[in-house]
Amino acid sequence: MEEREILTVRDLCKTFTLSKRQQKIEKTHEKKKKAVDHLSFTAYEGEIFGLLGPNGAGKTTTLRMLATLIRPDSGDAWMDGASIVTQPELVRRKIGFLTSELKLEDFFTPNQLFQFFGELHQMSRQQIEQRRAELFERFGIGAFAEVKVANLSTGMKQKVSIVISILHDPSIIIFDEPTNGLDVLTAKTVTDFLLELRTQGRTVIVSTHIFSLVEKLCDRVGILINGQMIVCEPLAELTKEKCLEDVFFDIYQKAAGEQNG
Ligand SMILES: Nc1ncnc2c1ncn2[C@@H]1O[C@H](COP(=O)(O)OP(=O)(O)OP(=O)(O)O)[C@@H](O)[C@H]1O
Repeated sequence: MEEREILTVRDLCKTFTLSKRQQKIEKTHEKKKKAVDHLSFTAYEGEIFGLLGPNGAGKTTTLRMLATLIRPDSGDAWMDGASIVTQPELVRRKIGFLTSELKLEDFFTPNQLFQFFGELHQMSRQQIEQRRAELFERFGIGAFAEVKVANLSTGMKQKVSIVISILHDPSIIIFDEPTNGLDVLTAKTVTDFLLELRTQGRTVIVSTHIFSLVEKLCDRVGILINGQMIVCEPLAELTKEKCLEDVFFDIYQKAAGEQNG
């Protein structure tokens, strides 16, 4: 079967100006940091694509640009044909963006939040009801639907934020560090769900620094170091001779050697 390109990233760049405090944290005197440096890659419909890289490699910055939360300095990316630069609103209708740092308003209940975001996506009352029933059942939220977020466990909060970010049934789901800070049970619910999305033909883009997560989930993997895509290949091909961890460190050492001159 012919693979269909659903995400095309071309020459994305983002440079940040570092504050004095950030310069100290990053142990540098440079005032500018190239977080993403001419990044290009392609993801195909129905696959789970993993952006793998060490801390500070530029994963979050990349995903935030793809989710239209920050603008690239140059370059562009197309989500199912929609440009993140010139058609950000259309992009937002096609994607669900998730991060483990998502904050929900403590004062509201899952029911209220679901209703609010459903209306924001201009869904009809019936569509909202149907989707709520389906997703609350799938994630075991039903019994907590009327409990204020402030009184929910961390795992339950994470499940509620997942449900809210996919309530409009997006074709592309972008997930920054999907299992960070989750207990093992919630982490399993999340990874099982991502695999289920793939069987429904959705495309999932995840960022992580956890090798086992990539091995478990991803069809294709892009290795990001210092804002540059060093390798981007199907996981099966990349790990034909060595496990992912060994492959990664070989690539990392070679890249670090080249960057140090
Ligand atoms: N708003 C910002 N202002 C200044 N520098 C930033 C900003 N956001 C990110 N950076 C810097 O850009 C670089 C890439 O950060 P980014 O968060 O994208 O990396 P990451 O691969 O997601 O790593 P981590 O897993 O640590 O979040 C880092 O050096 C970071 O300090």
